[in-house]
Amino acid sequence: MAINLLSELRQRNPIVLNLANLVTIQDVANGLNALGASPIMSAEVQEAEPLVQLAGAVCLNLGTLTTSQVAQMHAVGQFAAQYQKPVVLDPVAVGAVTYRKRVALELLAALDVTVIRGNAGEIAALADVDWQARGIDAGTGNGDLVAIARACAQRFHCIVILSGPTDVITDGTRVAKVLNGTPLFQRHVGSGDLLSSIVAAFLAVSTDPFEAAQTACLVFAASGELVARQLTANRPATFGIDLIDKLSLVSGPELTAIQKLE
Ligand SMILES: Nc1ncnc2c1ncn2[C@@H]1O[C@H](COP(=O)(O)OP(=O)(O)OP(=O)(O)O)[C@@H](O)[C@H]1O
Ligand SMILES: Cc1ncsc1CCO
Ligand SMILES: [Mg+2]
Repeated sequence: MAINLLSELRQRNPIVLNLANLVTIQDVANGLNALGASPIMSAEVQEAEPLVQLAGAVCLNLGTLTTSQVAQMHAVGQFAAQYQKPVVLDPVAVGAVTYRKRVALELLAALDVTVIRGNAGEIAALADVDWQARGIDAGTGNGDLVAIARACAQRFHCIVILSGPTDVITDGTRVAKVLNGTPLFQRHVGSGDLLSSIVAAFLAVSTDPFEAAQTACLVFAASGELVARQLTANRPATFGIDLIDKLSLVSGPELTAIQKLE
C-alpha cells in the first residue's frame, strides 16, 4: 500500500478521460477534481484519439450505454492500447441485464482492460457465477467473494476490484482487502462510479496497477468512513456532498490512522 501515491496524484493532477453515465456524470467530475485529478468527459467518437493522447488514464462506464457510446468505447479503448494508457471498466448492471453483459464481454475481448471495478452482482456475472443481482445494486448471493473476484481476474487477465462492505482487489493470484467504508455509500447513487474513475486517476500516476487499485479503494472508502463519523444522522445527500469535500481535504496520515487492510 502506497499512501504517498495520494500526494503524487495531487502534484501531477492527471487528466482522466471518462465515458460516464448520464446519472452521475457531474458527481464523478467533481469528485475527481476534488481529489486532485483533472476530469474530462466526452460523448463524441471523432475526438477519441486526441483525448486519449492527453489523458493519463481512461474510465469506461456502462451505466447508461447507447449504441454510439459503445462504439466510442471501442475506439477509445483501441487508442488507449496504442498510446499505452490504462483502462478501467465499470460494468454497471451486467448481472441484471443480458444485453449489458454481452456489451461488457465484447469490450473485454477487444480491449486491454487494466482494472474491472464492479459490485458483487456485476463481478459474479462476469465470472459466470450464480448470483441474484438487483439492477445497479449488488443483490444477494452466497458465493465466496474472493473466489469470485479471482475467477473474474483470471478469466479476463486483469485486476478486479469487487467492491462492497469489504473491497476485494485481486490480479487472479494476489489478493488484498480494504475493510473501511460506511453503509451510507450504498444510500448514495454513484459511489461506485466515482470509485471507478478514482481508480483510473491512481493508475495514471503509478507504474504498479495493483498498488494503484488498492490505494484508490483505501482513499475512497476511508474518506467516506471519516465523513460518516461526523454526520449526526443517516443523510445520504449530505454524505455525497461531504464526501467530495473530504476527497480534497483528506491527508495521508489521517488515512494511515484509520486504514483497515488485509
Ligand atoms: N455496506 C457497506 N459498508 C461499507 N462500505 C461500503 C458498503 N457498500 C459499499 N461500500 C463502499 O462503497 C463504495 C462503492 O462501492 P459499491 O459496491 O457500492 O459500488 P456500486 O454498487 O457500483 O455503486 P453505484 O451503483 O451507486 O455506483 C466502495 O468504496 C465500497 O467500499
Ligand atoms: C441509477 C443508474 N442507472 C444507470 S447508471 C446509474 C448510476 C449508478 O451507476
Ligand atoms: Mg455501480
